[in-house]
Amino acid sequence: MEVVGARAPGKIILAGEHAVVHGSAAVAAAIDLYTRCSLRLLTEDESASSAVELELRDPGLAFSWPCARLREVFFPTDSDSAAAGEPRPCSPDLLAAIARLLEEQEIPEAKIWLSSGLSAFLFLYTSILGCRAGKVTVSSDLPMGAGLGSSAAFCVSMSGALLTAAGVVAVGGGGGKGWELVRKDDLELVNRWAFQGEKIIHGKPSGIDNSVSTFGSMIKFKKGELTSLKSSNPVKMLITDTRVGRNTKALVAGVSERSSRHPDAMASVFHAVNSISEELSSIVELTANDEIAITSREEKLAELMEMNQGLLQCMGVSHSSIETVLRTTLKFNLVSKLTGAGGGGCVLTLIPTRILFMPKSSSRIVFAALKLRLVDRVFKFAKETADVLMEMCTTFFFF
Ligand SMILES: Nc1ncnc2c1ncn2[C@@H]1O[C@H](COP(=O)(O)OP(=O)(O)OP(=O)(O)O)[C@@H](O)[C@H]1O
Ligand SMILES: C[C@@](O)(CCO)CC(=O)[O-]
Ligand SMILES: [Mg+2]
Repeated sequence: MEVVGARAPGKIILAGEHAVVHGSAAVAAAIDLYTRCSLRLLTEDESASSAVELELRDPGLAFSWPCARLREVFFPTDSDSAAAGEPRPCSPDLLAAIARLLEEQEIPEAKIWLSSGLSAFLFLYTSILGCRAGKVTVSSDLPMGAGLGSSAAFCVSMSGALLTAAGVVAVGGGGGKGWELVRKDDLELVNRWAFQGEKIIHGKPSGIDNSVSTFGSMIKFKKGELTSLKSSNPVKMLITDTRVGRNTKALVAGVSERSSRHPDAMASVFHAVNSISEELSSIVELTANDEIAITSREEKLAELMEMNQGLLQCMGVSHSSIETVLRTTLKFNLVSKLTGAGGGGCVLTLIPTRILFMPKSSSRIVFAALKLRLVDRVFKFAKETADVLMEMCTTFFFF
């Protein structure tokens, strides 16, 4: 049995990160960067030592666990109780046992942050497939721990591959193309298992990252409820990676601690973020027929992003590297906000359409850009802004 190239996208959060963990609305969109997972169940002939193998292409590491050792940790009473149909959480005792199991692997100190991903992998694999020998290969376009939902894309692509190998999810069952190839019920099952993996990596995830990675497109998410947003006018964003590493679990815990120290003040902050996300979601859904000019729509979006960034600073999740990107883009009259958990990681910059249609702009960059064709203009503009940022960051383009 072989599953090839189950893939799940990363995401950006346009508004509402952190507050969404505390019940506020948030808006997220899938991006065109993916994590891919392939899986081959091994026969006894192929796996002489009978092991579960994991190859992580991007950090360039491979791991192997003998099935007998996994059985001791995951099914000590000898009852192989993998039950793919019903997602369940990893108990604290099992998590501690997984941590001891990982100590037997020689994970390089510089890559110790991979442990949470490996724990999620072992939990998902054994819960869905038991201790059957198999080889899993993962590769990703996403920077890890940078706010673009790498943990969720890892858990969603992994759950999709495992559930398909277990014969629970059928590709093609939903007809259609792309996302429609998998039936909605099956996607929901993949999403619920991925959420259990996210809990191991994040501690207390809201579920927004795994939901947008599973269902794609743009969503509003509040208290576990997902609403699909239909946007006929694409929003153009520049994504800048500050390359300052951070860990979502610690940042989420930090906001909860601040919230227990200042419950009233933080409740007001979360309430304000909720209003921002609600307003932002209604603006992205406006169609060409609605009587609001694109420019004023984008001005509103920019203002809401700016307000959200201020509130994220209030929560204590900004960082000097993020502030540097904000100041740099402001010099070009562009608004930015952090995306994902903050503390470093990626920053979003709204690229307004006015950049395309302002021939009399005094901006040297826009002027240079106007010499190019339409698509090139945006690219060139973004590229020159990006060149300034490139001194300290990596920049991705997202149009
Ligand atoms: N391709 C992968 N292979 C192995 N582990 C991964 C992979 N992608 C993510 N992970 C795990 O997820 C962790 C990063 O998750 P974290 O939630 O901190 O950041 P993120 O998901 O990239 O950002 P955010 O949660 O803010 O969107 C890594 O440290 C690793 O344990
Ligand atoms: C910081 C957070 O709000 C988003 C991380 O991408 C955490 C979560 O919602 O699970
Ligand atoms: Mg994450």
